[in-house]
Amino acid sequence: MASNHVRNLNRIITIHRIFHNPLLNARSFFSDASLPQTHPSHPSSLKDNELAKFASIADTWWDSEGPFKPLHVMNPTRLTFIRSALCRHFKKDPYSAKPFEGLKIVDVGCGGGILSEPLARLGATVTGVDAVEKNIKIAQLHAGLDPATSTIEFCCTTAEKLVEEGRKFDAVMALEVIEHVADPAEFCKSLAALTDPDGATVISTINRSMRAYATAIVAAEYVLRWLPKGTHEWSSFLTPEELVLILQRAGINVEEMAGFVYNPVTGRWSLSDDISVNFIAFGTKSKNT
Ligand SMILES: C[S@@+](CC[C@H](N)C(=O)[O-])C[C@H]1O[C@@H](n2cnc3c(N)ncnc32)[C@H](O)[C@@H]1O
Ligand SMILES: [Mg+2]
Repeated sequence: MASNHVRNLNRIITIHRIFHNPLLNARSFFSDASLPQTHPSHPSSLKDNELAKFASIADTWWDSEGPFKPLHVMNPTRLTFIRSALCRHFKKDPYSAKPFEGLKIVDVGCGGGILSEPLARLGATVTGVDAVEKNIKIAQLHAGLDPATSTIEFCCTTAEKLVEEGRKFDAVMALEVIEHVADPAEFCKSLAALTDPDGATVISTINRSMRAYATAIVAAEYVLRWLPKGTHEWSSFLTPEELVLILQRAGINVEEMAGFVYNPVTGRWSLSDDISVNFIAFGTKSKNT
């Protein structure tokens, strides 16, 4: 575990070296053409065609065999990473029943609340936001079934609107969302603005690698049919290096990163050093922002 942490930190340090190497112009490495363009006059994170995809399958959020099965199956692994990273950062006991007690967490792009609910069960005061109204209705309905989750504040809104409202959180989560937004760099700025100066930001997404094309798109959408065809566009994925850089520019330093790998024999996901397909990053606010 500790050696994994050191390896992950070494990888981050390598990434930082790449971007701070004067021989490598970060702009050419991370070319503007590789990311959706910014709209400075109206920096909305919304991408209508992406929202339409989620709206069309909103009633299947809690069908554990439906299109969101991969998120349900991945959830315990994501929570293992989040639990250990947040407990370390906020000096909480990871072995207590409610380690997140006292923490205010926002789950941006919460969908039906697959992540919001366990965060609340771990003791956090959770706000879940999503741009799709139907998702929020499903999330409210489902969370309302259990007193431990019925206190979650669900709201149909965006990260940028929460920023306008002056909201701040100890931890900001955006899992499997950044590949669906209009402008990842602007989105990260909003996530950073929502993060308390002593807080943490956690983002998971899919790497823009050939392996991800083969597994997350061809296998998951066309062969195994886990996800509806067209769920993901390869060109919207970010590499870990790009994510680290846009977070850095937004004032968040990535301190830890891990991959999620799928074992087809057991049907389970686990944490790994392999960030070539699915990966998660934990960052904290830069002290000079
Ligand atoms: C793949 S789902 C992830 C759901 C949840 N975060 C999870 O991992 O279990 C992506 C979600 O992001 C939402 N979404 C997409 N763009 C958004 C935006 N700009 N602002 C807020 N939510 C957005 C979609 O409606 C969808 O519910
Ligand atoms: Mg996705």
